[in-house]
Amino acid sequence: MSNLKITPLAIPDVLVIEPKKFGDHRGFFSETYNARAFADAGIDLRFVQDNHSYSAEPGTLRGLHYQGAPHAQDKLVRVLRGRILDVAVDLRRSSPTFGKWVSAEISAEAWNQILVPAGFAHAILTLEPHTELLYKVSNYYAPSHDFGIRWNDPELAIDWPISEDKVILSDKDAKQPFLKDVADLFD
Ligand SMILES: Cc1cn([C@H]2C[C@H](O)[C@@H](COP(=O)(O)OP(=O)(O)O[C@H]3O[C@H](C)C(=O)[C@H](O)[C@H]3O)O2)c(=O)[nH]c1=O
Repeated sequence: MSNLKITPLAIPDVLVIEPKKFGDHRGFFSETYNARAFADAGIDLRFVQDNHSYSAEPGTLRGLHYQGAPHAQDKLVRVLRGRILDVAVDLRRSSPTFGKWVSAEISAEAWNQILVPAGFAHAILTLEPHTELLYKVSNYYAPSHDFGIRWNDPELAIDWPISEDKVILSDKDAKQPFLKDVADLFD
């Protein structure tokens, strides 16, 4: 009996994972990652780096980011505190869903995680103050291959629940290219 509940999204390579939480009078315990349990569930990945980000204000948007081959990263994202809308965009040229996106709400309360495979661009929008992410990646940070696409690219038409005048972006993310300007980069 697996302690993992796995739900594929509309692009089925993107998965929402809910590890079991063992509650008692003291609080709770949960195995938030177990390589064998994940492999038994078909998620056989080797993660090499943990990342942790903190965003003070709701409406903070980080992304759309991806690392180009051969440094592409699978990402296993969970929220230690707060709530996010997590968005993944299929950048696999050969995929029938190239340029399509899926999203899921990931939160400490829901105790869920999202697996965004290599080949996808990834972004998060915080929905509460003081939101903290902890996520595993399957390839090391490679600044020379750290690329992005504009969060509000009209070709992607991501249904963000925030307006351009309210979103909080890094200078880098405010100037990311549009998909049409980088599409030939993808294999
Ligand atoms: C990603 C990364 C960044 N950095 C350094 C580079 C910058 O000096 C600083 C902040 O980086 P950045 O503004 O890219 O951080 P985020 O905007 O949170 O980007 C992340 O957020 C979205 C949601 C993602 O999917 C990626 O994991 C990642 O791109 O950390 C590192 O030293 N190592 C790393 O692995």
